Amino acid sequence: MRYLSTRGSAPILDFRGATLAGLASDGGLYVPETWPTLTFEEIEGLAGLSYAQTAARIMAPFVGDSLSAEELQALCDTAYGRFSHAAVTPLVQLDHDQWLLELFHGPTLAFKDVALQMLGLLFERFLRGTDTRLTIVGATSGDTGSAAIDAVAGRANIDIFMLHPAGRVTEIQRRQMTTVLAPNVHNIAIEGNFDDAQALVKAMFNDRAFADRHTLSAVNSINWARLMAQIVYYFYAAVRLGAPGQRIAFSVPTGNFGDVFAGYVAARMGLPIERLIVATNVNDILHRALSSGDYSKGQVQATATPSMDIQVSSNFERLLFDANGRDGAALAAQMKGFEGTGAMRLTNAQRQAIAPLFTSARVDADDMSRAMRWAADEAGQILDPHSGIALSAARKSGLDVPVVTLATAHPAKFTDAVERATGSRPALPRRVGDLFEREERYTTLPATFEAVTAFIDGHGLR
Ligand SMILES: Cc1ncc(COP(=O)(O)O)c(C=O)c1O
Ligand SMILES: N[C@@H](CCOP(=O)(O)O)C(=O)O
Repeated sequence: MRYLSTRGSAPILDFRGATLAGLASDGGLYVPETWPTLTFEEIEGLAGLSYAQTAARIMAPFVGDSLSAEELQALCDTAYGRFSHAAVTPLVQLDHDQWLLELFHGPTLAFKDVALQMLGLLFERFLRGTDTRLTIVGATSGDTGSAAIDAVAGRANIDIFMLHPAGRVTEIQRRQMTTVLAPNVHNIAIEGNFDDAQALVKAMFNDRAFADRHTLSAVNSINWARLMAQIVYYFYAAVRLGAPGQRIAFSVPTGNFGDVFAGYVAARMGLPIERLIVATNVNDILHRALSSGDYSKGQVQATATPSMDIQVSSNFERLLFDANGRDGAALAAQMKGFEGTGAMRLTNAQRQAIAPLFTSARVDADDMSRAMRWAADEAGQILDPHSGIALSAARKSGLDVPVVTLATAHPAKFTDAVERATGSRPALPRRVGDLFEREERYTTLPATFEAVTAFIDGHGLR
């Protein structure tokens, strides 16, 4: 499989190259040259496979000849062997048509583990036998950071610099990152919001001298390998609910559009998805874009769902690329316009291509709390607030097929918000251990390119 940039002018790479590169050198995002498809019978054939077997089956066409089938299966066995539930991503029934897909049984209790456990192993495999030392730069609102750090801490040939917005992640999320004292882990609290952190990461990739000096790579969902691993659970869940003979809808709490884009890819691969519901909080740029074509930034509002407090949604670019006939030059111009003004309108062609599969909903704090209370009272399920946003959208969707809400984080990562909404305070699972007793290490920096790159220059090159 070959990978090309959404902006059309970066080198075409194989899977190994795209994984190590992270972001394309023209500022675009790597996407597979074609979408592989599975026949009805091939999807039926996924029934009865374990999660790790399903993962190897779904990922194989994307990996191409960068790994042998045996190597890919071995990596999947190792990655998903670290999950605390035998089903890896179990399905829970809430009522007749409403289901929950629990994606938080990995080491750091959020859906990010599903992809990042795999990505850590891919980095290690692709660096083996080379003298390359990778510098990973990442931006996090809390969950990507801890999952990425868990996946690469202590690995030879990798340094990780993780930027989180100071004071805007929960204490548990912060401690999951900052108590990892491995020498290759560098946590930076930046004085800004998540969008500032993400913009700094992209600026570092776009500074060719800096990017080459450090051999930069990415763990955010700008890295194609992240999304590839997330496609798997759409197949795994849908097949358990009767696909391919049964159509299924998914409701996805959305920020950077990575998770729901993985659902889009599953649909392109032949999974009969009735609808993808893009659920946003009051930071609703994606809801406005999908419902009226208006993709324009507002002021970020801090909410009980900090992982969705975002205005610039990286992976939306991948969808826009597909939706405009994969015209990289036209998309590059459209994105440059957005980067200059903070606003753009989707073209009619883009809106028409997107409309049949996607729907969206903006969910406010009251509706989120109501959905969380309904899940607690009627189905005995305590949800984290992000999952509450998606459940609210799912229950209002009016669809007459099974609707699967993606439960993206363990409720214990957001204890205060869960207690406010439901009155119950979820306990921290034993597997996170003595998080509150451990020493923390991080550096606070202004949200400027100069401050962050000087820090990395001072710590990264060995
Ligand atoms: C708990 C949680 N839910 C939902 C999201 C949004 O997912 P995405 O950025 O892939 O849209 C995130 C962050 O990415 C998250 O951490
Ligand atoms: N909500 C995310 C933000 C980064 O998203 P990513 O999926 O692009 O890594 C987080 O938890 O950090």
